[in-house]
Amino acid sequence: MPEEAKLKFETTNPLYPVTVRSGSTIHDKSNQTVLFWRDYLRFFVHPELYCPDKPQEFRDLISEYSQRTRDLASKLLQGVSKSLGMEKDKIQKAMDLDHGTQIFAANYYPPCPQPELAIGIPPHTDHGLLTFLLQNGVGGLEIQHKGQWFHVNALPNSIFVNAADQLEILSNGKHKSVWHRAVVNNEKTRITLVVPNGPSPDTIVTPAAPLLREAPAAYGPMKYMEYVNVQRVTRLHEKPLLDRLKLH
Ligand SMILES: O=C(O)CCC(=O)C(=O)O
Ligand SMILES: [Fe+2]
Repeated sequence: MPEEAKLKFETTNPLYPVTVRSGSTIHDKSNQTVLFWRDYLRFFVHPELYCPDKPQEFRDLISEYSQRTRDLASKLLQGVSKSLGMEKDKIQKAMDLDHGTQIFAANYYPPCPQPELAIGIPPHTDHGLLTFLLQNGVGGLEIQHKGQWFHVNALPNSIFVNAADQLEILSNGKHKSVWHRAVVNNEKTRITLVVPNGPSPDTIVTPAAPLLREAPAAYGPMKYMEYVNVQRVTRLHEKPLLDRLKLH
């Protein structure tokens, strides 16, 4: 993309439909400088397609990719619905997936001369239901399990699927949202294509009613876009927002 076209989209507000960002620094809580070693292009693809209109071939591809990945998300969520003992289209309806929020993000992590001083993406959970991730064969994604970081060895040509916050709320805690980060290396460029799939912006997400026969609600209700907004300001290095919505 030409430099002027990039500048048109440059913004720090993740709710803005199209975002282009280059690496930056922040200060964490203990006032250490942390380098973000990532350039990215990120935009909403559903319910409205905000893809830049040049090049047109890219827009056409994104439009098709968005449709196909939405179909995949629907199918997986039908399976999740059934696995939770609910009708297969229960999640589809409760989350209003026909108007679901879908984002496309292309992340570019060039080799970093001092990877121990930088991070690709700091630890976080994703805010939606399911996130899809494709990578160019170079690892870097890590997930936390019982307080320890584990490297993800994604299979070649596979789509890696992470459960996200709204799925944890909806499933009343049965599917845990994954705390993850991306680290960088000093040898190879890493590229990832990430597609978060969430409820429609105005859906008020609560634990699914049929699950409340077995256990009391573990989370309070919150409108999805409000959640995204609150997560935006609390996100970096903080305790997951989800923990703050927990009722017990
Ligand atoms: O690029 C990666 O490995 C992680 C990306 C990610 O976590 C995100 O975009 O939310
Ligand atoms: Fe993520």
